[in-house]
Amino acid sequence: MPKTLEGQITMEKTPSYFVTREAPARISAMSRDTKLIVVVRDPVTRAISDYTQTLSKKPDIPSFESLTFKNMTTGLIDTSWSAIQIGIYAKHLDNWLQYFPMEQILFVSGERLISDPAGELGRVQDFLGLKRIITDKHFYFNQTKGFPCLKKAEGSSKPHCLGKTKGRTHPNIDPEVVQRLRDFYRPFNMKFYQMTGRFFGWDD
Ligand SMILES: Nc1ncnc2c1ncn2[C@@H]1O[C@H](COP(=O)(O)OS(=O)(=O)O)[C@@H](OP(=O)(O)O)[C@H]1O
Repeated sequence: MPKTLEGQITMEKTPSYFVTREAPARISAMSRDTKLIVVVRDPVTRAISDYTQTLSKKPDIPSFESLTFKNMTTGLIDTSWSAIQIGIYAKHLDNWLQYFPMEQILFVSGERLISDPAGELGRVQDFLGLKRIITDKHFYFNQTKGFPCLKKAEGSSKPHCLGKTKGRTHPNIDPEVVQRLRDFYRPFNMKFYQMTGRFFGWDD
C-alpha cells in the first residue's frame, strides 16, 4: 500500500480478502488502524450469482443443484463449494474479529445499495469520517438495467451505469434446493445479524 498523506485516504478493493484466512493477520500487521468495508447480500442469491458468473465463463459446468449437495439423496450440503462457503459470513467475520474490533468494520447491504444507494453510501461516508457529499441527487434509477446509475460520472457530464457483467440473468433454481439453502444459512445469518447489530432481512 502506498504511504498516505494527511487528508488522504488510500483504498484497496479485493473481494477475496473477506474469506481468506490469512488476510486479517497480514492487514493488521501492515496497519492496525485500517478500516474495512464489506458488501454483503443474501447468501443464497450470492451463491446463485457466483454460479452464474462461473457459468458465463465455463458453460459446461454441472448444474447449481448438483454442485450444492455432497449427497443428493441425503441432502447434505457441500460447504466446501466456494459459492456456498463464502456466504457463511458469521464464520468469516469471526476470523476478522481476532484482529480488528467491530468498530473498524462496516458492512454494506448489497440489496440497499440497489434500492437506496445514497443511504448506503451515507453510512460509508460517515464511517470514513467524510462529509456527506454523495446524496440522492447524484443517482437515478435505470429501470431497464435494474440498478441505480450516477447522473454524472467523475470528470464527465455524462451518466454512468454499471457495466454489462452486472445484473446477469440468473438461471431458475429448483425451489426445493433454494429452500434447503435458506434453511442452511438461517442460523449463520442470525449470528451475523447479532454480531454486526444490523438486521439485513434475508430471512423474512
Ligand atoms: N454497485 C452495485 N450495487 C449492487 N450490486 C452490485 C453492484 N456492483 C456489482 N453488483 C452485483 O454483484 C454481483 C457480482 O458482481 P461483481 O462485480 O463482483 O462481479 S462481476 O463483475 O459481475 O463478475 C453481481 O450480481 P448479479 O448481477 O445479481 O449476479 C452484480 O450485479
